[in-house]
Amino acid sequence: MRVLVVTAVPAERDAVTRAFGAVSEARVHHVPGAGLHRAGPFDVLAGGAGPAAAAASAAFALASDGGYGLVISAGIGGGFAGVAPVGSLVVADRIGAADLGAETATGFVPVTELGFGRTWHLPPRSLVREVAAATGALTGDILTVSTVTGSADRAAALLAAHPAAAAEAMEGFGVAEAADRIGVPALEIRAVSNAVGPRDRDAWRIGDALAALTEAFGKLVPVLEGWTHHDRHDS
Ligand SMILES: O=C(O)c1cccc(C(=O)CC[C@H]2O[C@@H](n3cnc4c(=O)[nH]cnc43)[C@H](O)[C@@H]2O)c1
Repeated sequence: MRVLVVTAVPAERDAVTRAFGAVSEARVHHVPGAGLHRAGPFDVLAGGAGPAAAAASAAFALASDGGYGLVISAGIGGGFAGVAPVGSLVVADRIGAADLGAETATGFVPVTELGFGRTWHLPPRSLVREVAAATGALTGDILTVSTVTGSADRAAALLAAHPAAAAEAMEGFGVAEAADRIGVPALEIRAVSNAVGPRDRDAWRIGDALAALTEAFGKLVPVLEGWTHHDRHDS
């Protein structure tokens, strides 16, 4: 099974491909708007930051190659305190658009309550379980946000609205939207580089998180090879 992996930036893409050694130019396949770096069963794409860039990049790659059996949104992310510490790995039980909705006099209302759109994508449960077991990742909701949380108040508001949130990042929901349109399942895997809360960029442990991502992808191949057709319909 070939797997499309979508990261935000090249450093995250290279952390994934590093699990399989360096990628030579001959292993880069160009599709409109991006280069796919081929490593093991993965085609890895740095699609840009934020849900719109991620959705556009994933959609182009998926439309260029009908052979993908799975799409993974991967990279670093923020972890909610007490749930996902810096250095941990999170696999999404659910991939959610945390701020897709309307602000009203009584608070935030998700688009689904306004009568349109969707706010969650559900990765196949069996695969989430197996990936978590193989990599030592914890599982929980991963929120997609367009603005990195920078205050304790905003972190608390997100947790109040989404009590099962483990982590936040900026691309997962966009990747999952593209995957859903073409009927391919999606996963999200985040290595936690920082705590969700008051902004302290100097405290971000990006190197450690990228190393955790490399280690995790090195462990994924047997899991994906063993993922059966039956399991693929277990969502
Ligand atoms: O500066 C670097 O060397 C560097 C290396 C790798 C990645 C980065 C990024 O800044 C990646 C941006 C990407 O990270 C996600 N992210 C990380 N922490 C958070 C967070 O607390 N809240 C939301 N998103 C987060 C996000 O997906 C960004 O697109 C830099």
